[in-house]
Amino acid sequence: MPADTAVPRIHPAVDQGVTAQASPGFAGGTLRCLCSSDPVEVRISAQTAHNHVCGCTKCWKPQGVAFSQVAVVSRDAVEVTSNGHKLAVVNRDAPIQRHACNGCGAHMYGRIENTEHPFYGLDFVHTELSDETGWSPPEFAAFVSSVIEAGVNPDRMDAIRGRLRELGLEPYDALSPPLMDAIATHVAKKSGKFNTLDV
Ligand SMILES: N[C@@H](CCC(=O)N[C@@H](CS)C(=O)NCC(=O)O)C(=O)O
Ligand SMILES: [Zn+2]
Ligand SMILES: [Zn+2]
Repeated sequence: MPADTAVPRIHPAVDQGVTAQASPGFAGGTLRCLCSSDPVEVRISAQTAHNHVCGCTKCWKPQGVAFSQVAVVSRDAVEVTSNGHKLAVVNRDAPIQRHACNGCGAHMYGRIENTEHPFYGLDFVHTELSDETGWSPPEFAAFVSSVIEAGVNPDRMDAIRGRLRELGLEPYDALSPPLMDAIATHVAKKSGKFNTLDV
């Protein structure tokens, strides 16, 4: 258990500062799972968007940290290129179907199959599984309160939110406002209430 004053570990990709920068014209790379032999490989043929750290218990994360790093990319840009036979869906009932390697446990991509879902068409990927540099860097922190569900002492939350702010990753307990607005817009359009209330 870290001392209350210890700097919280967020994720290896950001713990030394968010130094990664998106390369102009970056057109993707290959994600490789952690197996030392016969790794699963997934080719991503586009830049990612909305990269963030996520504190929820569902997203795949390295050992010993409470946040994952996860971004989205068009599902058309995601192709399993090696050892796809090792992939299995973690939970078929979840909105995001996370295809995980049955050797090392890494989640290679998360796919939304429900065509009614606000984020249908986007896959969720962990670009730290790629050797390439130039991916979009994380921009905010999502589902921060959820780290308590994973076992973090609630007394650490001030330090965790403070550290996230120091790193430039504004903490939210759901998604960021633009993404929450996109979800609500989708819902309002479906219900017919979109832009009917002047305030
Ligand atoms: N408090 C919950 C939150 C889970 C959650 O809602 N995760 C978000 C962010 S990844 C989500 O969209 N989940 C959909 C899914 O897991 O399929 C937990 O930590 O398990
Ligand atoms: Zn693996
Ligand atoms: Zn998550």
